[in-house]
Amino acid sequence: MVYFGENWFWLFPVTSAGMGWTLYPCVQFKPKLVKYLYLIPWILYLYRPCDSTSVFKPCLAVVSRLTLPSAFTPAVILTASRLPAESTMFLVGLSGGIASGKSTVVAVLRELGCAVIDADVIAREVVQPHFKAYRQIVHYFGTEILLENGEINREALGNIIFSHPEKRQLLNSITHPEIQKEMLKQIWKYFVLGYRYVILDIPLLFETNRLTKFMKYTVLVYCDPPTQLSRLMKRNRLSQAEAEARIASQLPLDEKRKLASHVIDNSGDRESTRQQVLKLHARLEDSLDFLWARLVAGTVVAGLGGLVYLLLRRFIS
Ligand SMILES: CC(C)(COP(=O)(O)OP(=O)(O)OC[C@H]1O[C@@H](n2cnc3c(N)ncnc32)[C@H](O)[C@@H]1O)[C@@H](O)C(=O)NCCC(=O)NCCS
Ligand SMILES: Nc1ncnc2c1ncn2[C@@H]1O[C@H](COP(=O)(O)OP(=O)(O)OP(=O)(O)O)[C@@H](O)[C@H]1O
Repeated sequence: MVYFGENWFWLFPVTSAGMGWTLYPCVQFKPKLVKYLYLIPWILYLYRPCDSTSVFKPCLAVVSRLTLPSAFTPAVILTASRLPAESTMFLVGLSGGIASGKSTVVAVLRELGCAVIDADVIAREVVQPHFKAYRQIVHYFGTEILLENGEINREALGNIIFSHPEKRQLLNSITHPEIQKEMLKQIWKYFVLGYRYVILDIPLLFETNRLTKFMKYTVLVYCDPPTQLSRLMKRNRLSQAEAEARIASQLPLDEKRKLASHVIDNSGDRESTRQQVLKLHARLEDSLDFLWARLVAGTVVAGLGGLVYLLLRRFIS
């Protein structure tokens, strides 16, 4: 059994702050799961591990001593009952169509200091030779989609998937889970770094529709269809038929704009787009919600400091 001395009550705020901090981002993703995690101390308590002499039970005793207090404190109750969405770090989903101008908008947001996670960049990373998705792609699409250096020939793969919906589906089923895992890691990184919101640039946000529920705002980078077609043909040096096939592989922009909470119209010149991005940025920044997050961070730092101090004092003396 672990004995923390007469100062054991310190553990109440300390462990709850620690657990709250650790599980804080999860609240946005799996609120129910977080609630169940808080049942663990109770289960361990009911199990009464201290009364036994078996090998596992002392370990359980340590866990229960460390986690039980957290079940009582207001901080945990608040977290478990889901903090109001406004007080947590929030996510902004940015999407558009192929060549509608997402990268152009993202460049301005990055210039303004925003944290942006780019799904297209991640999609390129997760298909590098040593990754699982690479092996699966080679398995299903064959070695003919490889370049001489062993990397995936993106042009060749693109030509296949944009003209065969079932192969596109297959590629998506291989790459999307890996992309989402990596995005989650990066969201976590920005949370730890103290960012108030993160912009997720996801071209297929509205097509897959699985992630929209986690977004506080969704932004569509729109561009009128003729402009989209001509920009795509020019940038990727595609024929009109090839460009149309790529555009047709996605939900039409006019459909997507109905689903988004904000629209940036990039049909005009870059300056007009920039002005719209500045307005959006001002809107995202215009909030004091982050004070909540800072308050929690402060509690955690103070709590953990207290715990370290107590443990050192106890074990040294
Ligand atoms: C097909 C691939 C090899 C083409 O590579 P390429 O370098 O030519 O294009 P890039 O990756 O820059 O994508 C450009 C645009 O194509 C569109 N696009 C890409 N993949 C898809 C897809 N599966 N379905 C519909 N549109 C797509 C998006 O608008 C994207 O912004 C590549 O896009 C890919 O691996 N796609 C599957 C992963 C994916 O869905 N990526 C999109 C981000 S979630
Ligand atoms: N307002 C604009 N005026 C003129 N050209 C533009 C404008 N916005 C973007 N473009 C050009 O259009 C092309 C597509 O833009 P961009 O790469 O930003 O789109 P995207 O949505 O990120 O494309 P994808 O998702 O397909 O990679 C690029 O060649 C870019 O230089």
